[in-house]
Amino acid sequence: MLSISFETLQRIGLSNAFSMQLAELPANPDTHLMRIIEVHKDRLTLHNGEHSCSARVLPRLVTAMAEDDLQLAVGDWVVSENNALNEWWITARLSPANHLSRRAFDGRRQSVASNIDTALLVMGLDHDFNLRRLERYIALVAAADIAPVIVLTKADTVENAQLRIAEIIQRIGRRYPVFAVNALDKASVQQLAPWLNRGQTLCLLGSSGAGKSTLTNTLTGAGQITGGIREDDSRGRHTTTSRSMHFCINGACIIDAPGLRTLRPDGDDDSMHAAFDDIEQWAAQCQFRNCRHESEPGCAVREHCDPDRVFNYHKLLRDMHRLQQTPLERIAERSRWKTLMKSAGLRGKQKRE
Ligand SMILES: Nc1nc2c(ncn2[C@@H]2O[C@H](COP(=O)(O)OP(=O)(O)OP(=O)(O)O)[C@@H](O)[C@H]2O)c(=O)[nH]1
Ligand SMILES: [Zn+2]
Repeated sequence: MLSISFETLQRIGLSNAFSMQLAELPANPDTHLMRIIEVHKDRLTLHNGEHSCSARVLPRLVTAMAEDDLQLAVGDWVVSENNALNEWWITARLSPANHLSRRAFDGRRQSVASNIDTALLVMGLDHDFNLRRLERYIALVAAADIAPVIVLTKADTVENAQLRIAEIIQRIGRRYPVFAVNALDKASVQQLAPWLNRGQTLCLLGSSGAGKSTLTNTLTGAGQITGGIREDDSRGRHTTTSRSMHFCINGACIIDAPGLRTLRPDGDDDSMHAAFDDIEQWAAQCQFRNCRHESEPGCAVREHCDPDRVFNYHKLLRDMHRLQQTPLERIAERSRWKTLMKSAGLRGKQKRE
């Protein structure tokens, strides 16, 4: 077995969930277990609980992972080797306890983060507040089996924070904790303390400008951000451009993901059922077994659920099914639609004539 200091690595999130995999790693003095704390195009930053180093991935591992449509992500535990030139090479990846990914517009999977205990869904109480987007984020984390906590930032700038919390509860129920915070204020963010225990890993998700970096700064001690590249965007604001892990005063590890412009959850029907279990439960009580909750009589979903939530649920399901198609299936569907539209146009033309 690889020699490791569990105590040291526990500080950066190692848990007993990995003991079986660790037992199988061969003992080798040049081999080390580390956690990915930053991902860049051509290199990654690793941490061993005490120090960080820059590393590259062995091409063999890149190829093997690509074959399974996988990519390394911040939060992954990896085995790395230090060679005679003092270069660090990642040779293996431990199977993650969970892995958060999304889909690109063409259906390709994109890694966000691995081994997360809690996802903080960060949303500003300003113009950023958007319930459909929040549901999208919930679907994203449900697909990876990660527990969400909703954090509404900029509570100091509005008077209706409690009303907004009530709006969320009205729409999605009380299944997830919801907090309104001033992300700039240490005392205010201590509401999140139960999720910030030593060795816990959190991932911050939310749109650009929602306050993720501000929250990270406050939780890690102002100005102590260790990684994370920040650049000015076109509006002169600072914006996070790469994913990175930071260490919190309370001992938790925080992954600050850049604002996700396009958010297509990488899920399936099961994860959608988990994210929208209220709709699924009411659906079981609809008069018709195949009720689409549109205009059918005796529809329990329409009677009990927010109509916009039901709309969003159907939209997310459609998006998800489309992203699960292979490129060929997508082309075939598009041409089927084109033919349908063309013949509908023709029929309309014939009628008019
Ligand atoms: N008053 C107040 N301002 C906040 C709060 N949270 C964030 N801000 C401000 O909102 C702006 C954007 O915050 P950031 O933390 O950079 O947002 P971000 O989510 O990290 O954005 P990206 O890095 O682009 O993904 C900054 O000017 C913050 O100071 C808050 O709770 N109260
Ligand atoms: Zn129904």
